Amino acid sequence: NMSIKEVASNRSFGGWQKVYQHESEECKCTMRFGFFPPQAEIKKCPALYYLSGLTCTEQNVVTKGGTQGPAAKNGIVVITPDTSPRGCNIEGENDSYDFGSGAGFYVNATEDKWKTNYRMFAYVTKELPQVIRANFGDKVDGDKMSIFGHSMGGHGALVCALKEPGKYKSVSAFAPITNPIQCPWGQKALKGYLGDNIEDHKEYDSCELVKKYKGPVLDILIDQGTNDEFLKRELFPDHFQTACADAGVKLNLRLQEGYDHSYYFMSSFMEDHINHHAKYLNA
Ligand SMILES: N[C@@H](CCC(=O)N[C@@H](CS)C(=O)NCC(=O)O)C(=O)O
Repeated sequence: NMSIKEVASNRSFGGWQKVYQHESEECKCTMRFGFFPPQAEIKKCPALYYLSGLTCTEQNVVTKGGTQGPAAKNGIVVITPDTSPRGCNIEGENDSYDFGSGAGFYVNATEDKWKTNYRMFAYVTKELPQVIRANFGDKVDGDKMSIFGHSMGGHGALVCALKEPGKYKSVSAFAPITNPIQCPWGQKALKGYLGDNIEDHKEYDSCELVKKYKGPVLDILIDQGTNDEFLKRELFPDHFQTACADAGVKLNLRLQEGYDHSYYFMSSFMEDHINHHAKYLNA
């Protein structure tokens, strides 16, 4: 079932910030996503997926990310999925901010309790692009997509690009969780969704994945605020920098003086990121 329903529509920068909902096959629940086609199009636009961080829905980036202006300027459709399945009546799904609802970590869960619904990797990389293709064939060029995200979503974006070589033309991240197997957020989520085997966790760790990446050349942009309250405990951009250098993958890691982990930080550099993707999507 590829049908979608419009639940919000607001004029913005000459386009429309929309929100749609649909019944997801992968997540077995109703999922929402934001959708911003820059103009009432005369040509198909490339698509840029934005993955949000812990506790977010599609609303956080839609209202605070500042994607619309730069997306309109570059003629790019921005697609903003939710961060997890919701309302699945799984025991404990709403107990903590960093696991379950709002915290899908962009994995395909294998643990019994979660595996039926928590399939965010498949949802983001396969189902959502199919839904977009089926509903917006006239607006979106299904062959041109890129991905970026913030924190848990930065981890998600890097993992999607590294696990699916060639699917995305470019990848970038704001304050990504780069080495989840070594940080409290990541360890809790990967253990909870995937079980105890560390080898399974490595399949969703950018530092591990970049070591064995074999695909088209990647030019990764990461922005990281130096006053980010989670920098030293959860994010470890230095680990990813070392892993990229070892693997010969090009990384532009920019440390942004005094910025924190919030949307004040992301919105400040949103235009740079969208321009980065436009370079590849509009090539
Ligand atoms: N609320 C959590 C942190 C959650 C958090 O910082 N979430 C980030 C993503 S990792 C976010 O974007 N929050 C929503 C917002 O700022 O709009 C805490 O108290 O430690």
